[in-house]
Amino acid sequence: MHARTRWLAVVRTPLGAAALLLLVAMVTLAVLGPAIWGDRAVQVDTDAIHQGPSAAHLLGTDGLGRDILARVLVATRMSLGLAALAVAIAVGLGTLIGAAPAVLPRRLGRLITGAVNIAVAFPALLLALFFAVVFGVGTQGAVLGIGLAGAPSFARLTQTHSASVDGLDFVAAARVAGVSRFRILRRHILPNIAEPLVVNATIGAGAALLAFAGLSFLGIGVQAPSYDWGRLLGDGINRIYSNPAGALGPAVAVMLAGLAFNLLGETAAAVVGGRARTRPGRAPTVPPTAIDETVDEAVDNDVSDSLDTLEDIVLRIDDLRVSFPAGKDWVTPVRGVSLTMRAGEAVGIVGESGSGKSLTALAASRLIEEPGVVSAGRLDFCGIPLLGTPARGTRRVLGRSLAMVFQDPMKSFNPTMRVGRQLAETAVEHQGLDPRAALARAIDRLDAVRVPAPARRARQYPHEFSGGMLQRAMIGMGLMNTPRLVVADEPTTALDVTVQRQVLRLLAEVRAETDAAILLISHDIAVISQMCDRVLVMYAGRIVEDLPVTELRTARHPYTRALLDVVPDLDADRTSPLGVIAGRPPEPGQFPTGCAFADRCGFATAACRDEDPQLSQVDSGHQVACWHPVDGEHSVAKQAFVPVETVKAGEIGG
Ligand SMILES: Nc1ncnc2c1ncn2[C@@H]1O[C@H](COP(=O)(O)OP(=O)(O)OP(=O)(O)O)[C@@H](O)[C@H]1O
Repeated sequence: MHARTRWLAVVRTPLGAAALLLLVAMVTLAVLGPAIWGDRAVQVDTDAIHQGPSAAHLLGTDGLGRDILARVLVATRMSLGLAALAVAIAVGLGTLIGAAPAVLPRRLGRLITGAVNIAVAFPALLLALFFAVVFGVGTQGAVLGIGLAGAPSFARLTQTHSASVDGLDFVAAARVAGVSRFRILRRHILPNIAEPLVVNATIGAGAALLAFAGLSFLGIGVQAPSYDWGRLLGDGINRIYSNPAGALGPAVAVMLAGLAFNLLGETAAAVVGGRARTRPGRAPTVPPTAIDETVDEAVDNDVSDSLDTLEDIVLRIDDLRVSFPAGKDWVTPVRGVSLTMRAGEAVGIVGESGSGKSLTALAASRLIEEPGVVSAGRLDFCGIPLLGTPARGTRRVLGRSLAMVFQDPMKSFNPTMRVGRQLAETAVEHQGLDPRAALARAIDRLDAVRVPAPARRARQYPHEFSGGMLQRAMIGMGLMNTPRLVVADEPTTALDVTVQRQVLRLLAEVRAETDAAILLISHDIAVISQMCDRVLVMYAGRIVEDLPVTELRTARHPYTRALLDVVPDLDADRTSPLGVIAGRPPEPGQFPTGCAFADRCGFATAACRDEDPQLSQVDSGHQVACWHPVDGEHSVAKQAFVPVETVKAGEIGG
C-alpha cells in the first residue's frame, strides 16, 4: 500500500473518519471562532456576574459577566495553536537529536543516545513542569516546557526507526556506493520514518493539549488576559458548585480535542502497523552510487591512479576473519578465507546457511559494521587496501566499481523514492551529471536490463514493480557506473524459477559486456554451476574446497559431494523425499579443534577430530581441505548443470 492509500484507509475506518471529522470541526472553530464570538467573549456585563446557564448564556457567565460558552469557543484557537507549536518543537528537536548519532562520530552519538535514554525515563509532565518554571511562568514558558519535555520520546522514536531502516539493503547499497552519512539520513532514512513520526505527532498533539490545560489550570500556563481551555477550566472549577456548566464546558472541549487527536493517531498507527506486518521483507541490491565530495583530492588521485594501473585482479583476500563479540568472548564466523578474483571471472560461493558466505561478501564491500571486526592479511579491491585506507578514501573506488545485488529486490530500493530517481542519484553524485541527464541515463540503463517501457517505469515507485523486474532494475543501478565487480548474494532466491533464469542470464550478460567479475553467493550448487567458472565451497566459516566448475564431478571433499547429492534431477523418484545432508553445521561459537564437518562425515577418523585440515592442492586449480578426499566421479545429473546462455554483444554496454 502506498502512503496516500494507507492514509485514505485510515479515514475510511469509522473511528478514523469520526476522529478526522471532529478534528476538522475543531480546526474550523479555531479559525472562525474569534471572528464570530470574539467580541461577545470579552464583553463585560457587571449586571450578569457569576450567572448560571440561561437562554442568553448557555454555560453561564464568569466573574466579569462574560459569556463562558463564547470564551470556550474562542479559546479553541489558542488551545490548539499552542499544542501544535509545542508538538512542532518536540518533533523538530526530537528528530534532530534522534538523527544526530547517525551522522556524528560514534562516541558522541553514543553519548547522545545515553542522554536521550535518561531523559525518556523522566515522566514528561514532570519535565514540562520543570522546563515551564525554568523558562518562566507564562505562555512562552509553557510552550517551551511542553515542547522540550516531548522531545526525548521523539528522539527515541527517530533512533529506533532509523536503526531498523539502517539495516535495510538500500541503505547498505547507498553506503557501499559512497553516499555520505548525512545524505543517507536525509534521503533514505528520514523519509522512511516520516510516517511513524506523523502518527506519533498526532497522538502527541493530544497529549500536549492536555498538558497545556494542566499547566494553565495550575496557573503556570497561559496568563490573563489571554485564556485557553485550561485557564477557563481553572476558573470554572472555583465555582463548580454554583455553576458546574462553567467547568464542564472547557472540560468537554479539552476532552473532545484530545480524543480527536488520539483517535486519529491511534487509528493511523493501527493501519500503518498493519502495513508493516503485511510487508514481509523488501529486496536489497547495492549498486555503485555517488562519490562523497569530501574525499580529498589526494586520496582521489590515489584511487584513480590505482584504478588505472590495476592489473586484472579485482579482489584479493588473504586470511579474512570476521568476528563479533558474544558476551565476554568473541565468535569468528569467518575464519581464514582467501580468494582472488580477476576481471571477467565468475566465482561462486556455495554452502549451507550460516557458513559465512554473506559475511565474506560484506567484508569485501566494507559493510561490516561495529561491533563486528574484520581482519585480513590482505583485503584489496581494485588495488586499494580496504583495511588500511580510511573509509572516505575507499568510498570512491567502491562507489564506482562495486555493484551489489541482494536477495530481496524489494529491500534494495528506498520505497519512498521513484525508481528512476534512485538510479539517477548515482549518476548525479558520481558522474556529476545534472538531474535531467542522470534520469536519461537511468532510463537508458533500465532499458539495457530490459525493463519494458523504461521511461514510464522510471517514474514508478518500487512497489509498482514485480520482484524480477525490480531485481533487474537493481542490476541496472549497478550499471549506472562501470562495475569491476558485481557481488550477487542469493540474487534469485526470492524469485520464481522462470524469473530466476532471466536474472541469471542478465548477470551473465553484464559480465560478458562489461568484463566485470561476478561473485555469486548461493546455497544452491546448481545455480553456481550454471553461472560460474570456479566454485568455493564454504563450511563453518572456511573454504573447504576450491575447484573449477567443470571439475564438480570430481569434487573431493565429502561435503561438496553431499551438496551435489542433494541436487534433485529429472530422473529422481518424485515419491521419495528430497535429499538432505544429515545433521547441522556447528554454530560459530562451537567450532571444534578438528574438521568442522567431521560429525556429519561418513569418512571421518580420529585424525579428522584432532586437527583441522588446511586447503591443499590436489590438481591444477583444485584445492581441498580434507584428510580423506573422495576419489572417483560423482554421478551428477546433467540437467542440473546447464550453463546459462550468454548474451549477444552490445546489449548491455553503454
Ligand atoms: N552481526 C552479527 N553478529 C553475530 N553473528 C553474526 C552476525 N552476522 C552474522 N553472524 C553469524 O555469522 C554466521 C555466518 O553468517 P552469514 O550471514 O555469512 O551466513 P551465510 O552463509 O551467508 O548464510 P545465509 O545463507 O543464511 O545468509 C551465522 O552463524 C550468523 O549467525
